[in-house]
Amino acid sequence: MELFTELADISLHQNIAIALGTFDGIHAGHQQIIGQAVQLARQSSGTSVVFTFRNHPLSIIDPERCPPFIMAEEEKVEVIAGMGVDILMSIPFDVKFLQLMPDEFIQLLIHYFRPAHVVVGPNYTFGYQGKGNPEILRKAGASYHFDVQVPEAVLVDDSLVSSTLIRQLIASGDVQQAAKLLGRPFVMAGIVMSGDQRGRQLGYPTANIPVPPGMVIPADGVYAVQVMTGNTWFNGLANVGVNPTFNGQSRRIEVFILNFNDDLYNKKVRVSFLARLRGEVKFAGAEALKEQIARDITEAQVFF
Ligand SMILES: Cc1cc2nc3c(=O)[nH]c(=O)nc-3n(C[C@H](O)[C@H](O)[C@H](O)COP(=O)(O)O)c2cc1C
Ligand SMILES: Nc1ncnc2c1ncn2[C@@H]1O[C@H](COP(=O)(O)OP(=O)(O)O)[C@@H](O)[C@H]1O
Repeated sequence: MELFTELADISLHQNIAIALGTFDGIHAGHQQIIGQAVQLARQSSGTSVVFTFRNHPLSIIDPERCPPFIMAEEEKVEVIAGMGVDILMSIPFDVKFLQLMPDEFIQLLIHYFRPAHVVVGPNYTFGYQGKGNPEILRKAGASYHFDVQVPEAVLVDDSLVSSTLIRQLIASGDVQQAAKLLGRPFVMAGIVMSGDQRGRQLGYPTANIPVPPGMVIPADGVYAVQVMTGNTWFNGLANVGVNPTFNGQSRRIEVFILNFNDDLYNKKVRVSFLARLRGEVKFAGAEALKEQIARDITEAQVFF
């Protein structure tokens, strides 16, 4: 997959099928839209393109209402590449975009991409104040010779799959349901930093990753997780919270990896959240916490 981080003219590619959207999380609905663009391009020996923004448009339009991200940019690029997309154009949404009228946005699409197919979700909006919609795109397509496909919204367990619902599920700790809507578990990645060096004394060393700013964070508590270091996935348990047993103040994300004993400081780890086991508790002391962690490990086994 070719990645562009600023607008580039690729209009000379043949039979471009382009998926448009913010695509935070690349959930089951987004997968259908992007998958359709990939399929349309393959059918015509053409080029599949995903055109998206690195920052949420609301971060410019109305920062107060800007939601936290479900997925970091690096993860997003990897997942989109894994779907067989030929070109990803992931560019900053800036004031210039904010001011584009719907027909100006369409002109931009034609100038840079000259698409044969455009695929968008049913609630896709574009242009100044989100005044553009799939119907307006369709009308433009009739004049400029591209067809517009709008796959139906995806339902999981009778709920409409949306980035908003997924953010709520993660923030409330229901990472299991979030994974169903995402089509894969929710992932957080980070570089391991040092903590209070207490974990090793408890018999449960925990690799700590910084709380990433602007990202959705699972509710405080203990989770069954999988942890990737190097190219290998390990089973483990994560604790999200402030370590009340030791009167901690700052929120941290820490993982104890099962059957593992290696130095992870300054290394990148990815934590994939499978299920929430319990909330974070203030124990009377280290012994009570250790006994509970032993029970957590037993309980987590059903999710591995
Ligand atoms: C599976 C697991 C469950 C945990 N549950 C709690 C908890 O309920 N309450 C709490 O105060 N700390 C909990 N912790 C966090 C420990 O307090 C923390 O790992 C320990 O203080 C080590 O911190 P350090 O990495 O800074 O050395 C848990 C840790 C793990 C691995
Ligand atoms: N099974 C394991 N799970 C997590 N970290 C481990 C494990 N084995 C060794 N480590 C190492 O130990 C460190 C955590 O030990 P800990 O005493 O909790 O220190 P800190 O407070 O600095 O996190 C990790 O950052 C990692 O480098």
